[in-house]
Amino acid sequence: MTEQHPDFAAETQHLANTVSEMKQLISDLQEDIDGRLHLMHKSFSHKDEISAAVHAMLRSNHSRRIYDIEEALPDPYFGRVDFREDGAGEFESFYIGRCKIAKLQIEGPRDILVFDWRDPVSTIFYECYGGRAAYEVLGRYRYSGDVRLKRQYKIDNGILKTIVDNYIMEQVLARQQEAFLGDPLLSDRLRQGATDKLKDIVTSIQAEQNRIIREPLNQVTIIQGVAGSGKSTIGLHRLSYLLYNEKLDPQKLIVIAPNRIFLDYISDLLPEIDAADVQQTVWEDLLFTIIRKKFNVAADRRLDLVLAGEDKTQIALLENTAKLKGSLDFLPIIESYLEHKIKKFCLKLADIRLFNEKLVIPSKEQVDKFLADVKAPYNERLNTLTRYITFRINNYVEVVEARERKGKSAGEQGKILRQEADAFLATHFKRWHPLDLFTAYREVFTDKSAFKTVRDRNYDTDAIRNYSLNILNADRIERDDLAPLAYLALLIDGWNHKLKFDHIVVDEAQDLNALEFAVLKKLSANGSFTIMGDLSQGIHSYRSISSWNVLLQDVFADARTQYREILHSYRSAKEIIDVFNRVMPKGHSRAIPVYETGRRPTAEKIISADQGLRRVIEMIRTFAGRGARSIAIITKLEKDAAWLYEGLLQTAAANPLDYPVHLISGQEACYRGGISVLPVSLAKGLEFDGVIVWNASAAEFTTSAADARLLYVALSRAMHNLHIMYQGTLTPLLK
Ligand SMILES: Nc1ncnc2c1ncn2[C@@H]1O[C@H](COP(=O)(O)OP(=O)(O)OP(=O)(O)O)[C@@H](O)[C@H]1O
Repeated sequence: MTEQHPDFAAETQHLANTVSEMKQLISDLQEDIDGRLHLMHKSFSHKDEISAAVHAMLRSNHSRRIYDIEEALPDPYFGRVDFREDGAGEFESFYIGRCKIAKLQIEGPRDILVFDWRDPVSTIFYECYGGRAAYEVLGRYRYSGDVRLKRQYKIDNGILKTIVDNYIMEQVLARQQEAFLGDPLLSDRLRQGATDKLKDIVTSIQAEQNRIIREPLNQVTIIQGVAGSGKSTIGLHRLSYLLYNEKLDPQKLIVIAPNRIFLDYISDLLPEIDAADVQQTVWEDLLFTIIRKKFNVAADRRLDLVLAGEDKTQIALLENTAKLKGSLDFLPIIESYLEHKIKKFCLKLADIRLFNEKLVIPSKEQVDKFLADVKAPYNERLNTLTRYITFRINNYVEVVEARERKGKSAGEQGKILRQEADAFLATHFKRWHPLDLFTAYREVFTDKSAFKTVRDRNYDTDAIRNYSLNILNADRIERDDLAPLAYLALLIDGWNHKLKFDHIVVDEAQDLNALEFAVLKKLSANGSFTIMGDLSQGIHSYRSISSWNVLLQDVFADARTQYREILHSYRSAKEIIDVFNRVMPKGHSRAIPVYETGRRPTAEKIISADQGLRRVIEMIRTFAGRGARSIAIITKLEKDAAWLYEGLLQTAAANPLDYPVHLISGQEACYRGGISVLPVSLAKGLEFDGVIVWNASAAEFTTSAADARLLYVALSRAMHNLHIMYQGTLTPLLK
């Protein structure tokens, strides 16, 4: 595995040759750049702008290549695979790295020194089973063959440190799914401590992940993956893959993340994998951009209320409201409201009779004009009709004026008509108010008849309408109102037409609802999505999807879809996975571990809040002593996190901790690492070297599905260290 590897000397030589060829390449490229400067000037002087532009473009491409090669010099590749295509005579070695390094003139595969991890051929490195592998080019051409060797390297500053041959272990994996992956470099990496931000995994992408990264562009790819299976990581690598292979504009790719801390958490990864310019946003910001307006979104205290479980009637109402506003059932309500509006407007249209009835615009003609473009938004139709009537009137007057100018008719008639026309135009449209989005949305709830569309669906529509009007009358909206508002905005004003995306990645997708996906679908230029989530982590289940079938069979029923599952969990050590598998909601697949630490999670009863606070501080020190750099203390509710944070600051005052403690309350825009105190709802997507669960008591975590999901999320944030505290008795979920 180290210097003793029989090929170590040969590989060291290969590395030296590669580095020297790379340096030669840099100098060839530099020479070409210099040469082209001269050619460029020459082309200009011959007024040959096209040639000049070609030279300029090549100069800039070369500069970019030099930059990439220089970046790759310390660590040009991380893998090699020896492959013989079926029917071909010899095995060929393909070296795989972070970027392609090819000679200036490519005449054959040997002129490619290193293949980019996103190149089609790299699939044989990531996916080879039992000595066989295959890869596809352009989704059409398939090449299969034998694999003799899969080798991984650790190269540091241009020096070969480690060689690991692991294709035999891949064969083991193929036969025995539950076995540890047996990839020593992967296990080494996973045992290392958490960094502050999510990292790239190009050196250790696993076969199941590779397949997802390389799914075709024009389809809806839905990934159900257990906690820590690499969904967020894969989604972002997929963007990098698509940018590289499909040559997309990064501005047309977007990642929708659950909250701003999470965006900050993934922010380092995108530049690392050449996807820095991809757009990233949270749901709320995206919606405000679509509708080009901002509203006051009321703080969402519902999760706390639902979890506290005290006011059952109120909870039922909230759940009912969220259910209706999150389902496709709400679309006909909005459409029905607008139909009423349109009908009412059309009924008001009367014949326009001007100039002694010489110009008549019948109401029917106006109605036809207004209804002509069924797809146009309401306010746009209003504008079209206004322009039409104005044109007809002005045109009539202008014809008369022109005749007068040409002497064909005499007198002041044109002037008189102009006065009548101006007076009419100045007042007539005053009653035609364009619809204001917020007012219209409020009116949806006052329009009782619009709700007839769901009368057979068991919603208490009167209660939902009253509840919503109370919020809207205070000039506020709730998160669940965003998608319906966006849909109404589409019907009233239309959306910003520039907002059409070539690919949309949705992370933590289990937290969105059907209506939110229906809105997203309208933002897609080509039905191209990667949707990643874990139904076991659906802690907002009262308002989000409960099954991927909602997407597969309803929202995206007319699209090409691909559903995939990942069961391996790469984040947490086996000992921790064994614990969170116990609270996995019934019927959901259990996570399969890929490495172990030999350190079992601990549970501890605390007898008072003060003693609990002291023990938290001791455990932080214990974890830090084991090398943990990021530690989270996770509570069930937001208010408990705030209380715990204050308590910790006071308790630690006498004997300060070595690291600063941060409270994560959902308002902050960046994730600072270190010690974080936070509620489960904000821990989603994040990971920590060590997790302390504050109070996993039977009273806090009942056997309800909602509590099980919450505990599952909390426990699965831990990579290597887990300590569970509880008051009274431990939750039966963990017994
Ligand atoms: N192939 C891999 N090689 C190395 N590390 C990996 C690999 N796959 C995933 N990981 C690591 O596993 C951890 C979990 O990944 P990630 O956060 O993307 O998972 P997730 O499925 O989105 O998790 P969750 O749903 O629980 O938030 C990260 O630290 C990531 O770097």
